[in-house]
Amino acid sequence: MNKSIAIALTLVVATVAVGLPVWLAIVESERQGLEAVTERTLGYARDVLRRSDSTADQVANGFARLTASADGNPCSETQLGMMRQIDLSSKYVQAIGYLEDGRLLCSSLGRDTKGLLIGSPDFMTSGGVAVHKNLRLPFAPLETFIALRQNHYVAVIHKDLPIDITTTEQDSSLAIFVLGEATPMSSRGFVNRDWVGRLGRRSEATFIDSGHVVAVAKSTRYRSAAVAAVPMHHLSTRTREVALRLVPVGIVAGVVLAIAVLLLARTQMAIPAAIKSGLKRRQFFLLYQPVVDLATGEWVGAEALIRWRRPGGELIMPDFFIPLAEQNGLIEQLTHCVFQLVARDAGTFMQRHPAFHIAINLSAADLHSPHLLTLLDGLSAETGVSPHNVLVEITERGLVNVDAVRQVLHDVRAKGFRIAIDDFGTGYSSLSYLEALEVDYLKIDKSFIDAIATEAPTSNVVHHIIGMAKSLELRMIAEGVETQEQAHFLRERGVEFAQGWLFGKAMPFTELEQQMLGRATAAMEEQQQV
Ligand SMILES: Nc1nc2c(ncn2[C@@H]2O[C@H](COP(=O)(O)O[C@H]3[C@@H](O)[C@H](n4cnc5c(=O)[nH]c(N)nc54)O[C@@H]3COP(=O)(O)O)[C@@H](O)[C@H]2O)c(=O)[nH]1
Repeated sequence: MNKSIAIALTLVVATVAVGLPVWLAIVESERQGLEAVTERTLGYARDVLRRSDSTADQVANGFARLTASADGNPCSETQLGMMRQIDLSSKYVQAIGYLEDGRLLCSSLGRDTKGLLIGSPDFMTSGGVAVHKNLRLPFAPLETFIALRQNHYVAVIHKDLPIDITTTEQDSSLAIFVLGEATPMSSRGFVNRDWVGRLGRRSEATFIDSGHVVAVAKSTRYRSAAVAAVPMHHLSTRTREVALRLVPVGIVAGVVLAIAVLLLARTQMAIPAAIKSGLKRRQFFLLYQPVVDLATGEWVGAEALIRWRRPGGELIMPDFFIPLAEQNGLIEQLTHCVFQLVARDAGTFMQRHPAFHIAINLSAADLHSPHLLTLLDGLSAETGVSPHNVLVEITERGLVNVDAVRQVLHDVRAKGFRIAIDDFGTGYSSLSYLEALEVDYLKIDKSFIDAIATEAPTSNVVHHIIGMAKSLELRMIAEGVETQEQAHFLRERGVEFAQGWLFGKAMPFTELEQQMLGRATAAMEEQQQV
């Protein structure tokens, strides 16, 4: 990738890394702000409903007590005493009395109210209670009351009593409705008469309408509903409060993320230059992992695995730098280095052990390199090693373009070198696909070996791979064998070769040589004893 494009991309990613957490913090602040205001508005509606229900309870209870103790004279001393007691003991009822022809005959307020005209009601509830919504009393000319009348009894309550609750927002609206009535019994602030209708069959509803967060709550015992509404501008106050908490967290998270992105990008951009310098300064070296004949246990070959020792002593594994070398057009130089190292490490040994092979990993780009055949020829010419003893490993990913690769593989094999398909089963190879290519070995990927004799869904795949290899008359090398059970399973099913920690980890070539010598000596001694 072009360096300036990489820098531009990195900056874009870093900007997103800062912007995204901040944006998320703002969205979350708004969500929390709305949630808090909605919850509070619903709380107001519930408070109003609770007061309204309690008032209705006290009125009903007062009427029931007076009816039960009626003695033929509705204004007897006993009845008046009862009225005063109901008045004093109930929190919400201001007065209770007895009516005849719409006029008070007597009440808990005393004799002065005798003859007071209550008038005709505004409406009747379905429970048979007559409601006067705007009653004026001569001794409190500035106040408005509600009168509730049943049979001859009447209870008076202050009009604002059900909505007399404390709210944080001075401009919030409150109302109590009798269901079916268009106008509220009592209200304060702006109230839309359609809001109650939005309850539907629900007992509570919250929504945004006419610039307000609205909550409606319906009584479960009376045919009434309370409404509370808080103007939307309180939302921004609340959102600001939450944002003040969250946005700094978002900024810190964003900056940390951006720094991480920039550091990563710097490392990624610096690595190709470091690989080039590492190649110059000979920082790359090879370890060799033995390949074992499963039938005899003999070490018949080894796979060359590259390592990178940085100047500080840090060991870097190929999983990290090979993909970066591939992306940055450096893989051919690395492969060239591998061939040189193999020649230096193993050349003499292989001349002495003509049956021993060395496997070299190739990347997809190597297959399309015009230098590949020269490299291979150079290796055998320089070391005197027969091409037959060199195995090139190609991953399935390297075979994407079959037509382009077919000729290369043909040419490599024509020179006597052998070919293995690496990590088999992890890519997209099919039987027909493999039939079209000239290869000698299939390397069964470690993931399928791990699944042997387990409950893993892939535990059966190894059977199919073995079947496929046999039908194509390919020899098999199992990768990553770690247990005797896996080795036994593979041997029983005719897999010829294996690699893995069970037999030996990747090691310097000198160590591999010594171990082979030790094994040969031990085998000879054993034979002599027989
Ligand atoms: N193009 C090139 N690719 C290369 C080269 N050298 C290595 N590689 C590729 O890098 C990948 C990782 O390799 P490495 O970290 O060396 O790991 C190898 C073994 O150490 C590991 N292994 C082997 N046996 C076991 C085991 O029993 N258990 C276990 N946990 N790991 C084990 O497997 C890796 C060998 O893989 P493979 O090549 O598929 O046989 C890896 O993909 C290498 O191919 C290079 O020079 N060029």
